[in-house]
Amino acid sequence: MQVAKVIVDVPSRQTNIPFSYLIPDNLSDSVTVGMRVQVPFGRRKITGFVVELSDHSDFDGKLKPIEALIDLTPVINPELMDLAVKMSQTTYSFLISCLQTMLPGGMRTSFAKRITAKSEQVVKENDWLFQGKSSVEINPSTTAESTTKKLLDLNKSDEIVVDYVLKRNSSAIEVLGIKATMTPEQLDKQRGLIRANATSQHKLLNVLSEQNNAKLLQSDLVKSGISASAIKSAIDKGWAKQIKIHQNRNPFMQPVKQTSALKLNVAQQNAVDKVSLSIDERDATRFLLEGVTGSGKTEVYLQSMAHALEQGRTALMLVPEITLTPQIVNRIRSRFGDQVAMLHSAMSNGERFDEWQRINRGKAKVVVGVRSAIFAPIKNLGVIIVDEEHDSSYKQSDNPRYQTREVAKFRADYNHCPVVFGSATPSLESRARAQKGVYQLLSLPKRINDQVLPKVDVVDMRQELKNSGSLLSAPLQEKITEKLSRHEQIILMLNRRGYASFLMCRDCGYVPQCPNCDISLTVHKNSHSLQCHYCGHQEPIPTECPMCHSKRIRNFGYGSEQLEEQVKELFPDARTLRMDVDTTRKKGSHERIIDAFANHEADILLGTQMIAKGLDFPDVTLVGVLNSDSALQFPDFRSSERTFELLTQVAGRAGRADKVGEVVIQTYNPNHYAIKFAKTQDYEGFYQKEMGIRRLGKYPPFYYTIKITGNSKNENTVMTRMVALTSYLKEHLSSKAIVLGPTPKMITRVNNQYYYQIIIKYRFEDQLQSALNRILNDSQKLKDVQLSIDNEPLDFM
Ligand SMILES: Nc1ncnc2c1ncn2[C@@H]1O[C@H](COP(=O)(O)OP(=O)(O)OP(=O)(O)O)[C@@H](O)[C@H]1O
Ligand SMILES: [Zn+2]
Ligand SMILES: [Zn+2]
Repeated sequence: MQVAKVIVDVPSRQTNIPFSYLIPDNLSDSVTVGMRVQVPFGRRKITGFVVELSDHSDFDGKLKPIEALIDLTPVINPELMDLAVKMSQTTYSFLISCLQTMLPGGMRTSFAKRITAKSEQVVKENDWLFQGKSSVEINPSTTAESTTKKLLDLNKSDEIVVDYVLKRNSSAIEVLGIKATMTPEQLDKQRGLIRANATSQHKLLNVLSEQNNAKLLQSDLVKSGISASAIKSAIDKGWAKQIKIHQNRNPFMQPVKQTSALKLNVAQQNAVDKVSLSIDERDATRFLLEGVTGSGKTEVYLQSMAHALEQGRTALMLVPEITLTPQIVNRIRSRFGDQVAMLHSAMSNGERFDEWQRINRGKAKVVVGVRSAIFAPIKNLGVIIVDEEHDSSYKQSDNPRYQTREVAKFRADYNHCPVVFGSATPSLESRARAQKGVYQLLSLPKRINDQVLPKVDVVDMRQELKNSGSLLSAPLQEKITEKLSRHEQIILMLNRRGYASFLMCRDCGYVPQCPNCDISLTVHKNSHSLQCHYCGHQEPIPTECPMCHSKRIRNFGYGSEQLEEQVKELFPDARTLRMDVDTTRKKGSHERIIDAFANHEADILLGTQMIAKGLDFPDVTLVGVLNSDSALQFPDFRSSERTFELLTQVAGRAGRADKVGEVVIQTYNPNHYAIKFAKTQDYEGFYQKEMGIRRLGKYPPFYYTIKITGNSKNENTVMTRMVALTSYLKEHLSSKAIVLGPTPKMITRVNNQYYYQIIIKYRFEDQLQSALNRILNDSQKLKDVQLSIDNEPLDFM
């Protein structure tokens, strides 16, 4: 008897264990661990992952057989299978969620496969399948076993290529185009029928007759100076017809120039040598590369990765969400060319899927991507790089709540390769490990060519406010004027964390609230509405106050849009570019803004956090931060760290090449230590001070932490339950563990659900994991309160 143990796609506690299914005889040597199958479950048919093969089952009843094989080769390799199991334990999430997380988006839902024959011969020999065509689509859940068997054989003997077909919307990019419907002669006759000065139409006629059989991209035509209305009239007049063109997806916007390795300075060389040695010796060493902004960390990554490739191994590099991808990715591609695969949040499902397949087939030697790229099925890793390792996007906020840095360590151990965590402002957790010798510290203390760090001025806005009331303080305005006169560039950043523009009545102080949540509504100018960012509630912007009927109900707070308006008023001759969520919604707009600024199409780039990190513009000599402390008042033990980190990173954008940079930080808290250390860009000083505070408060990295969140429609239910959980935990954990709560969450009610939390701080608790698992099991049975557990949460809010 051949049995497959399957984790079915039903996320629940009861189904978080493998179920046994019989493998039909003719598939017996084809089913492998890591393939997806379709199985009967109750009265339904569902999918699942094969996690184990066995020759017997502990199940007494009659086993049901697997109904269909979804994959012909495993989609989860043995390394990722081990990782999924480990991850589900450490993040308290279901194994099925972990397995699903590892696959690229589109693949979770689509099953259709495209089978392409590798030669004419194969087509001829397998007429039952191809029927004369070179490529056919099949649906595995309705494919007979015998067919699957034949396909498996063809695949094994390398006669076919199997692709997954994604749903229409994500599969290929479809763009508008036209194709001539008249012959060149007929088109020539049309010339006489149009006005001589209709240049666009004449041009189009030329193109149509010259490229009579071609599919012409509408966007190309427009670029060559043919108007959209000319294209429309061509269709109306019957010269051409509208068609849809499938474009090959290309995740890289532009071709890049090849670059070669730079000559390293001493500190860089030392870092590359240490990492290379560790690659050669197959040590899973963890390095912390602490290098000030502009010290050339990226070059260290590139040469370490190059070393891994020279040794016949591969490299994986992670970068934070969208913010710094385009520039860095281009630097990597210009070094490694087509060997690079990219997994990026701005790519469509289809694009990410294509790249995933390339990686899975071993076609890519270097993978660059954001958080989820840590699950890329790349084999034989020689080095893993985690750039800007302090970045909060490395922690996933939904289930499974994994920390990418920890997953990276797992993969490093599995592959016997080093990990390099790099940052100008390392997380306290990583820096403390380096201090203890758990990580090996590599430092780049100076900027390239000994360029000085920018000079930082702190402007006390409490004084400024009395003077003018403008967003831009007098000293900042002066500096902007000076830099503009010298044709140098300027970056202005607005810290959006905890900052949104809301409506307030100037007479009675009324602020419109969400009816479903305990939060004020945010003003969205574009759609003329008030919106709740938690539940999506929308309503029109009122013209008078519903409480006191005053007409003086106005915007409070400001966004980058208002900032841009003010800048334009103050500096009417300056050209500005704005980068924030509103201007980067369209695909590729992020790159376009960055390119435009790099090409000096603007003098001032202004925007939110997006512009703070990783960008490298040589001519920027002034950075201004408008509201540096808006994150400081957050009731979050990491708010000082976040503020220091953001200010240091954004300051680091100034003066990176041969010109000295200047920075102006506007603040209402000029005496706060996070601001003071940011002024001198003194990471080590900040680290010492902050560690003292964390030690006193028993916070990470001195303590590990767990956050348990419960929610229910009924506030009493969740409160009572959380009180009971607190006592349970206190009983089952050692007296050294600290159990805090339950407390209502900062925003207690969201979408009419009430949220309460418990925080556990601990150092060594061997009963913790089992206690938490018991809590989860019980709650699934009781069904009154929804529980979730966050291991090492980013905040306690
Ligand atoms: N050895 C070198 N010789 C000459 N130029 C170099 C060298 N190393 C790096 N550079 C250049 O110095 C600039 C800054 O380097 P890079 O962007 O890698 O710094 P970084 O430490 O990653 O910065 P940040 O953390 O601020 O993003 C880049 O333009 C890079 O091309
Ligand atoms: Zn009012
Ligand atoms: Zn709401």
